[in-house]
Amino acid sequence: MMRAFAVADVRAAEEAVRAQLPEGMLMTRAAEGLAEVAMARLGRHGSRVVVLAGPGDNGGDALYAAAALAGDDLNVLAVLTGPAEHQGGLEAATGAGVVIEEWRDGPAGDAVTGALADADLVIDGILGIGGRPGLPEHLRNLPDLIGGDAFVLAVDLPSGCDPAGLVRSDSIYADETVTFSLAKPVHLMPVSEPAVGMLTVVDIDVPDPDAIAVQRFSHQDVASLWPVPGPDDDKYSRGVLGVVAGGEHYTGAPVMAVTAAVTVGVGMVRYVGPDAPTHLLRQLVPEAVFGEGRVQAWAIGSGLVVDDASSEQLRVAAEAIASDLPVLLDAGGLDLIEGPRHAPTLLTPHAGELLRLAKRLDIRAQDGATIDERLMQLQPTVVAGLVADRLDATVLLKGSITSVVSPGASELPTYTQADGPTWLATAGAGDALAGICGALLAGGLPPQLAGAVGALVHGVAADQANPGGPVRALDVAHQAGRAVAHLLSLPQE
Ligand SMILES: NC(=O)C1=CN([C@@H]2O[C@H](COP(=O)(O)OP(=O)(O)OC[C@H]3O[C@@H](n4cnc5c(N)ncnc54)[C@H](O)[C@@H]3O)[C@@H](O)[C@H]2O)[C@@H](O)CC1
Repeated sequence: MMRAFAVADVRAAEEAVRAQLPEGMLMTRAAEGLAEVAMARLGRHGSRVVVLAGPGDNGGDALYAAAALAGDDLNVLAVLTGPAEHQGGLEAATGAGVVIEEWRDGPAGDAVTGALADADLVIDGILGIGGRPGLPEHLRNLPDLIGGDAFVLAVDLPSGCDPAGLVRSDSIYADETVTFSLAKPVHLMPVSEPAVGMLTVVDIDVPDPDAIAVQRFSHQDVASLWPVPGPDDDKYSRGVLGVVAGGEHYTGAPVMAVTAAVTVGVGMVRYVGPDAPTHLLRQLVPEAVFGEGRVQAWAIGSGLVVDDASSEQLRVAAEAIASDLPVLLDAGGLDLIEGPRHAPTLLTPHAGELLRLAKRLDIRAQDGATIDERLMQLQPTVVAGLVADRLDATVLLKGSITSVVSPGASELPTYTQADGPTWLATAGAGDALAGICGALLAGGLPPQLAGAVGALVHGVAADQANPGGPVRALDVAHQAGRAVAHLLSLPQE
């Protein structure tokens, strides 16, 4: 399990430790850890190091690390990028023989562009957790100046990224990011994680704050969360999932959803839908039963087009939404919710569906702005949070990194899972995910865990279905049960 903590909580935790230590000790620890990682990455392969140092403590870390690297006979150039810099760090670097250049505004000088183009290692210490999203104006073209062979090592976070991981922005793209004791949201959130590269946490003895901002389950975590049947269980006690999905037109979506629910071990599936998908399901998933009956949870909406849905589907869906049972709403099912349900609710939109839902319900940003394509593109998890708050529901926003956002009042962390291959962006994959998450709701998991664990299993199943290559959604659905078996068999940490 990985955990990330809000920037304010990190600052408070660091401050408490710093108050107990001699002046500068925490930064010394950070810089030593950074220099050690830098040496390991350079190995024998190069000696030209460029250290980019900004105005804050992040730049201080980088300058002290520059001093340590220069002391190891490397050819180190430090570039000062801000209006000022950490004085102790600058003195240490100068004293150790680091060559200093300035790039405080305007275009970079030749010495800087040449060094960046030829560097073996670039250490990005421009902005840390005090950084606002986006690169400072004069550094906008910096990513283009770094030579293709350079290993880019970011200090704490790639400069330009939003430390809170909420706002998509231009930034450095790192091969590796070294952070200190505590991961921050930037390291795990969908808009910023791709810039982080490999994440290395150097321990500087700062204890975890109480509140977790972002959490990610590892494969080993699944065994402690999965609803494994006991000797007294039967198909009813294990959980029956009602599925309202598909129609005469979209006959495949219920096949994917019901297959996935059955393979991951739901007690039973009851399917409600018109003739064509029902006939298909009778052939392809003989374990399913048909028509209404008692269930423990509902999965509604995969392949369902409200205008074409049967009157039985619409009636059953409306009754389910009005009930106090857990309900998952996917795709067309998202068109059926009007307000909070006061029962466990998991919404599983992709970005386009989330935008449609936010617009239909006239959900506004905190400053009153309407939610449009641009806001959705720049701040997807913020929009998910607004929808979660309005509907008192958990929102699972699909993507290569899937985020599961609960209403703010719940104080639950945001879960982000990045377990699947990019091949998983294929028709029907979301239907399989709805089946897996629905099965977990029926098995008694709360929506945030059903969403996060479901996304994890879905990703692992996709990977295993055709390692390294393309996958079809039905294979993901078929593989999901074997993925669960694999995950349950992993040794516990
Ligand atoms: N607090 C601690 O005890 C420790 C902090 N450490 C380092 O300190 C960092 C935090 O230091 P700071 O709080 O000084 O923050 P930063 O190092 O991120 O610096 C913030 C400075 O950059 C300016 N700035 C922010 N965004 C900008 C933008 N987009 N364009 C131009 N200028 C911008 C701010 O006005 C401020 O002067 C951490 O990320 C970490 O690397 C480490 O030394 C470990 C110990």
